[in-house]
Amino acid sequence: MPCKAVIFDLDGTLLNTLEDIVNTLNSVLYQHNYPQHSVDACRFLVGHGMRELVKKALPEEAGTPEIIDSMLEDLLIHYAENWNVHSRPYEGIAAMLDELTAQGIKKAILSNKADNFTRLCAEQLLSDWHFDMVMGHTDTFTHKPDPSGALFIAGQLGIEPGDILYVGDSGIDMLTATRAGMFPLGVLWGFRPESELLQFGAKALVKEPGEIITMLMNCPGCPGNSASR
Ligand SMILES: O=C(O)COP(=O)(O)O
Repeated sequence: MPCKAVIFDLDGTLLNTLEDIVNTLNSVLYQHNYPQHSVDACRFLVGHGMRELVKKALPEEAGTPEIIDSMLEDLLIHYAENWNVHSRPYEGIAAMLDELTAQGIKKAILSNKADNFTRLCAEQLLSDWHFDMVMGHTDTFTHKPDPSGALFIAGQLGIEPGDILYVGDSGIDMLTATRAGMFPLGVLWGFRPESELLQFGAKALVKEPGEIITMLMNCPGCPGNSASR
C-alpha cells in the first residue's frame, strides 16, 4: 500500500457536511416551488459538484440550463450563509490527521465542491492541520472522476501517483484514484454504500479513520513503520 502522501476527498470523508448541504438545497428548492429531498436521497446527489447537485435535485423537465444557473446562484448565496451550521469532521478524523502529521506523511484535499468553499472548510474546520494542498473545483480542471486534479496534486507534491493513497467515500473518488494510478481506499462512514465503493474499484475499505493509520503503519515503506526505519 502506498504511503508517501494521502489525498482526501472532503465531503463525506473528512467532514460530515450533509445536513448543511441538504438544508441549503431544500430551502432553494422550496423558494422556487420544486419538491424537496430527504437526507438519504441527498447522499446520492452530492459528490459531482454543486451545479450537478442542483441539476439532479430538480425535476427532469425543469432542468433547463437557465433554471439550473439561476438555482445555482441562489444555492451559492444560501450556502455561503449556512455552510458551517452543522458541518464538522467525523469522529476519529482529528486523531488520524494528528498521526499522519506526526509521521511526516504529506496530506492534500481534493473536492468537487467549489474551490472557495473547499478552502473555507479546510481553513475553518480543519485549521489544526497543515495540508500540503487544498483544491476544490475551479475551471482549470474537470470534475472528478477526471484524474487531472489528482495528478496535478501529485506533481505539486513531487510524489509519484503510485505512491499516493487516495481516500474517499464515493464511487467517483474510487474511479478518480484508479484513473490517476493511485491506491483507492474507500471509507464506510460517508455518504455512499460499500457496494458502490467496491463497484468502482476500492482496493480496501475502512470502517473508522484510525484504521487508515493501522494500514499505513503496516506498510513496509511507511515513514512511521519502525521496520522501515
Ligand atoms: O460535490 C460536492 O460538492 C462534494 O464533493 P466531494 O465529495 O468531492 O467533496
